[in-house]
Amino acid sequence: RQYFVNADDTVPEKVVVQKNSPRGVHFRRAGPRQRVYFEPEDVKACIVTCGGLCPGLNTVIRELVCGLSHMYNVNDVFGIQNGYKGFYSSNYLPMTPKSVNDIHKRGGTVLGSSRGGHDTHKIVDNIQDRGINQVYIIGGDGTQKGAYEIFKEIRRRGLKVAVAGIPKTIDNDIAVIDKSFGFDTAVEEAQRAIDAAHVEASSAENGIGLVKLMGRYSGFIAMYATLASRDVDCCLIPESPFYLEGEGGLFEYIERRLKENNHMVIVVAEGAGQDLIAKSIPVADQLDASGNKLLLDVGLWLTHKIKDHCKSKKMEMTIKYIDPTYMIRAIPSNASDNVYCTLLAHSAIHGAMAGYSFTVGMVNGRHAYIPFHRVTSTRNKVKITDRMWARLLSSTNQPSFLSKEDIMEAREAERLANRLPVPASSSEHTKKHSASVLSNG
Ligand SMILES: Nc1ncnc2c1ncn2[C@@H]1O[C@H](COP(=O)(O)OP(=O)(O)O)[C@@H](O)[C@H]1O
Ligand SMILES: O=P(O)(O)OC[C@H]1O[C@](O)(COP(=O)(O)O)[C@@H](O)[C@@H]1O
Repeated sequence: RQYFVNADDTVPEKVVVQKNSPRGVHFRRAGPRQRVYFEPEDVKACIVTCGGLCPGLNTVIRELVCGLSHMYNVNDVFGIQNGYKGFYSSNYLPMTPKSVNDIHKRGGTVLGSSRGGHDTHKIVDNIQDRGINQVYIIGGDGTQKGAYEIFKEIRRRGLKVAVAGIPKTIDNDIAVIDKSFGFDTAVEEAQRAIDAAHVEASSAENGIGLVKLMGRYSGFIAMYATLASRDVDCCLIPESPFYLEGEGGLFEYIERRLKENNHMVIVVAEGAGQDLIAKSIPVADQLDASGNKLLLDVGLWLTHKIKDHCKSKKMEMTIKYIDPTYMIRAIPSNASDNVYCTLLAHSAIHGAMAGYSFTVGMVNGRHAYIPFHRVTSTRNKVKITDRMWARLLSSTNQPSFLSKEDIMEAREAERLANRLPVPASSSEHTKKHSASVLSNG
C-alpha cells in the first residue's frame, strides 16, 4: 500500500489544523505552511448522500454541519435531497448545527439517497448558479466516480469549488482506504442474525441456520462476522468459488458436520455462488438505476439446493434462512464508527477549506487525501491466499473448495496486480500462466 497521501500534486501529505484565527486557519503539512483557500464568510457548502444505506451516514452529515460551523464559523450549509438528482430536481435543505443535533442517533440518511440520476452538466450548472463553493459527497465507488466527473467539469470551467468525497461502503470494498465507516457496526449487528440462526439450528434435529450477509463482490462482512461469532461452520464469499456436489464439496461437508454436531450455521455473502445460480437458473442480467448488476438470491437458492440434496439422501433436516441485509444497513452507527465518522468529516472539512478536491480516508492508520481515481480504479477484495482467510478456514474447519491450481492462479493474479517479480520457486505452470496473462494485456 504505497499510495497513501500525496499521490496527486494537488493533495498535501498531511494537513493539521494549527491555528484557528478570525482571519482564517493556517495549515501545516510536512513542510511549509498554507493559508486557507476559502475565507469562512465566503463559503457556501452543500452535502449529498448517494447509493445504498450504511450505518453512520447521519453522523457524517451531522459532523460536517457542526464541524463547518464550530471550527470555521461557516453557517451557509445546505443538504441536497435524494442523491445526485437532488442537485437539479428538488429544493436544497438549509442545515444548521441545531437542525442536525440528534440525527446521528437515527439510521439511514436525513437527506435521502438514490441510485442513478448523475448528470454532470446539470449538477455543475446548479452548483454554479447557486454559488456553491464546497461540495461534500458521501457515497460508494459509483458515487466517488460521479464526484470525480463533477470535479473534472468544475476544473474545466475554472470554478473555485472544492469537491470532497467521503467514501461509504458497507461492503468495505472501496480500494486504498483501511476500512469504511459503518463496517464495524454492520459486523456487530450481523452477530444477532448469526446468533438467531445458531439458536434455531441447535434447537432442531439436523438443524441448519443459513444467514445471508451483504457483499456484492467482497466478502468482508461475512468473513469478519464469521470470525467474530465462532458459531459459524461455513462461510461462503464471492472471492472463493465453491461447489456443491462430490468430494470436497459443500454437500459432503454439510453431511459430515450434521453427523458430528447435529446442527450447523452457514454464512453466505450475497455475491457468492452467482455463477452456480446462473448455471441452474438462466436469467438475463438486470441492472439497477446506477448500472450495478442485480444479484440473484443466493440464500434462497442454497436453501432449496440443500433441502433437495437431503431429501435425495433421505436425511431428515430443518433449514432456517435469515436475510438481515436491510436490518443491518438501517441501524445507527456504533460508538467506534461514530468516532471514525467524526474524524472523516473533520478531515474532509480541513481539506476542502484548504481548497483541495479529494476522497478522504484512513490509509495505514493515517488520515489522508486521496485522488478520486485512486479509489475508483480498483475494488478492495478478500485475498483468499492471505492469512485472514486462512484464519477463517482454521476457525470454521470448512473445506477451502480450492484446488492447487486455483490457489496458484489466485497468487499469480495478486502478483500481477502488485507488479511483483516471478518467484524463483514458481512452477512452469505459473510462469506460463503469467506469460499468457501478460500477452493478453
Ligand atoms: N461511472 C459513474 N459516473 C458518474 N456517476 C456514477 C457512476 N457510477 C455511479 N454513479 C452515480 O453514483 C450514484 C451512486 O452509485 P451506486 O453505484 O448506486 O452506489 P455506490 O456509490 O454506493 O456504489 C448514482 O447516483 C450513480 O448514478
Ligand atoms: O439498496 P439496494 O438497491 O437494494 O441495493 C442493495 C445493495 O446495497 C448494498 O448494501 C450497498 O451497495 P452500494 O455500496 O452500491 O451502495 C449492497 O451490499 C447491496 O447489494
